[in-house]
Amino acid sequence: MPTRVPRRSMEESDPIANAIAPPQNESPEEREARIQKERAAKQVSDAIDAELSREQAYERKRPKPVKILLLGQSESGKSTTLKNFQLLYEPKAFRAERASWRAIIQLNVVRSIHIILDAIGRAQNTQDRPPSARSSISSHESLRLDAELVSLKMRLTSLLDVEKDLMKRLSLPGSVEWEPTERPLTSSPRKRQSRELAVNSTVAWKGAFTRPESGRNSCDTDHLVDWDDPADPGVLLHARSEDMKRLWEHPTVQAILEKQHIRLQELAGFFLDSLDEVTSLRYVPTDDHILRARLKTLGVSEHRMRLTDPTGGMSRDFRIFDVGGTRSLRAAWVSYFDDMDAIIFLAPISAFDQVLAEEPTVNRLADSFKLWTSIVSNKLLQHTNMILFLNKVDIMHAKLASGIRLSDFVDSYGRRPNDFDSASRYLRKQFHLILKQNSPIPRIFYCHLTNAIDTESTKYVLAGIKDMLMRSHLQESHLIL
Ligand SMILES: Nc1nc2c(ncn2[C@@H]2O[C@H](COP(=O)(O)OP(=O)(O)OP(=O)(O)O)[C@@H](O)[C@H]2O)c(=O)[nH]1
Ligand SMILES: [Mg+2]
Repeated sequence: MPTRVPRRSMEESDPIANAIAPPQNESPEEREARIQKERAAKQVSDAIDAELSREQAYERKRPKPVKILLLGQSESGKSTTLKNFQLLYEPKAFRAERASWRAIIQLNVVRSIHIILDAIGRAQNTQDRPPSARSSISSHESLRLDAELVSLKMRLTSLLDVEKDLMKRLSLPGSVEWEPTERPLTSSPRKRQSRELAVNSTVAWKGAFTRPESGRNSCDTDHLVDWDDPADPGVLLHARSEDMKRLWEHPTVQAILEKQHIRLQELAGFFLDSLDEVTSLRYVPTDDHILRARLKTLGVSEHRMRLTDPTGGMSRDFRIFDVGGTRSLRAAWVSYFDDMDAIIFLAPISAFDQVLAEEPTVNRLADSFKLWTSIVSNKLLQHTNMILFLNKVDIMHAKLASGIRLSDFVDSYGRRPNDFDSASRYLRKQFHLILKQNSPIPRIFYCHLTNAIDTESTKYVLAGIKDMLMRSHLQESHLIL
C-alpha cells in the first residue's frame, strides 16, 4: 500500500513565499514600519512598470530604422563607403577619430616600405645565385644594387620598430590580428607573402590612440594627438622621411617593382606619394587621407546615425552594417539578410586583372560577378533594394589608359575599344543582366560608377540613396502617400 506524503505548508514548499514572509513574533510597531516600507517599494516598482510600458508603446509607434548592408569582396571599398556616410552625416564624430587613423596611416606607410624592401631582397637573392640557377629568371639579371640603395635598405629596417610599437598599442586583447595574406598584385603566377593588419570591428580599438580628455565630439584636432608622447612613432617616421622618399623614387627600385609586377600605387593604403605630409612632425590626417587609409575588417560592425529628409524635415534612424569581405568571413553575412532595406554591393571594376589575396587562382572581377549572382538570387533578399557601386573608377581609368587591356582578362569583351566609357558600359550591362536573370522577383537596377575616395562625387550618390530609401520607407510605413 502506498504511504501518503503529508502536504507541506505553503511557506515550506515555496522558497520565495518563505523568504518574503513577515518575521515571526513581529511587534505592532515593527509591523507598521514593514508595511510602510513595502508600500514605498511597490510605488517605485509601479513607477518602473509604467515607464517601461510607455517606452514600449513609444518604440511600437516609432518608425523602424532604415537598414543598409554593405557587401562586396575584400578591398572593394565597403568600409570606405561607411566612412563617407559618417563624414557626410556625422562629421564631428568622424573627425574626432583622426588620431586613430593617423596610426593606421603610419602603419600603411611602413607596410609599403616593407613591400619594397622585400622586393629588393628578392632581387638581391636572384643576383647572388650562381649563373646556372639564374637562367630561369634572367629578367632580374641586369639589376644591380648600388651602395646608396644598400645603405637606405639598412637604415629603413629600423622602421620595423615603428610597426611593432603601433601594433602593441593597437593590440587590445582580441581587437586586431595580423592576417598572413598572399598579395599578388597581378594575375602573374608569382606569389608573394605579406602581412596585413585586420581589426575586429566589435572592439573599440580607436580609443587606443585618442587622448581620453579630448572627447568624442572634440573638433580641435590638434588636441586629439598626444604630441608629448615620447613613444610617438611619428618622430621616427619624420626622421626617416628623406630616406623613404629616396627609396621610393630610386630608379632601381622602380625597375625592381616593375619587373616583379608590383604596382604599389594601386595598393590599398598607398601614401608614398604624400610622404612630406604624412611624416611631418605634427601630422593630423585630412578627410581624404582617412578615406585612403586601409584597415581590413573582421566581423561585422553596426553604425547608427540619425538622418534628416531635407524636404519634409523628417528624421529617421539609419543603421549601416559593414562586414569583412574575405572569403572565410562571408558565411557570417547571411544572418544579416533578414529585414534589410537596401544592400549596397561594391564591385571594384579596376580589379579585372587582379586575383583574390586569399585565393590566388581566382580573378577578382570573376569573384565579384559570382558574389553578385548569389546575392541577387537569394530569396531572403528578394524584397531588398539592390544598389550596385562599380567602384574604383579612378584606378580603372588609369589602368586602361596605361594600355592594360580588359579583353586580355575578359574574353567576352572581344574587340571593343579599350576606353573607360566602353569598358564601364559593358561591365554595367553584364551586372544588370545577372540581376535580371537571377532575381526571384523583378527589381529595379540601381547602379553608380563610384570613386569612394573622392568625397565630393560620393556625397551626391549617398545623398540620393538616403533620399530614395527615406521616401520608400515612409511610404511603406504609410506616413506619406
Ligand atoms: N583609388 C581608390 N581607392 C579606393 C576606392 N575605394 C576604396 N579604396 C581604397 O581601397 C582600400 C580598401 O577599401 P576598404 O573600404 O577598406 O575595403 P573593404 O571592402 O572594407 O575591405 P574588407 O574590410 O577587407 O572587406 C582602402 O585603402 C580604400 O581607401 C576607390 O574608389 N578608389
Ligand atoms: Mg572593411
